[in-house]
Amino acid sequence: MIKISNLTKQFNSHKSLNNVNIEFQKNDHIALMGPNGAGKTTLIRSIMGYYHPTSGEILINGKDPIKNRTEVLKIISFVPQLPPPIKLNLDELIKYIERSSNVNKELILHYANEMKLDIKSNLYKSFFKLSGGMKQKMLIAISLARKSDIIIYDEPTANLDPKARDDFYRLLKEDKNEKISLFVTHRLEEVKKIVNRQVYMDLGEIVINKKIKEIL
Ligand SMILES: Nc1ncnc2c1ncn2[C@@H]1O[C@H](COP(=O)(O)OP(=O)(O)OP(=O)(O)O)[C@@H](O)[C@H]1O
Repeated sequence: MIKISNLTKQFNSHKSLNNVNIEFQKNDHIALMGPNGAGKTTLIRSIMGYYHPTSGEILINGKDPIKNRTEVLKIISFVPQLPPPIKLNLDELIKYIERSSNVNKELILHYANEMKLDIKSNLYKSFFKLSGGMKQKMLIAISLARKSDIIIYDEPTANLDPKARDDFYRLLKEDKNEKISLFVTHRLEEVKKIVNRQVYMDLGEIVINKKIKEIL
């Protein structure tokens, strides 16, 4: 469970988050929306313990994400909008994830295959030399294979072609692992088959927080 209480995050004099109160429970699949600068990224970074709150509290399964960062990050999978510049090749990356997160390598290969990412031909290529879409597919495959309690996707389909987008949404729909999934998106239409809740932010505040119709 994610419990956010009276969370304010201020950068200099600007409040990026202004007294945010919200809870997410298992089986909440949320479209996190709002205009540029609304505070969405600040909120997800705070959840992952990247930022110290100016005031207020965040608890992830009862744990503070700053004091218990390693523990909290073990149960969160995050796919950013811009993939990080990882120098490892795919073989090294998969082995690293296998060791550090106890993820089954076969499961990563399975999801990569489902995302139509040809791992075999790219096994010894550095992650950062893959195309934008290939990087995204790799990170998605890892995020699904980790079977985390919480998955956070920040505009994950920005670099994906339409077929890959369909594959991504199909895999999420088929994934029966109980979890919280949070999608930062500007297009509700695109995620409406996989979300059951909409949260809309503006000027650092939550202005809409509602259940939407059951997942189709
Ligand atoms: N590290 C930072 N230092 C200073 N200001 C920041 C920092 N991170 C975010 N902000 C400010 O906080 C506000 C919210 O930014 P944030 O990135 O959370 O918005 P967002 O909703 O994710 O926007 P977008 O849709 O453009 O990604 C903006 O005014 C931004 O300039």
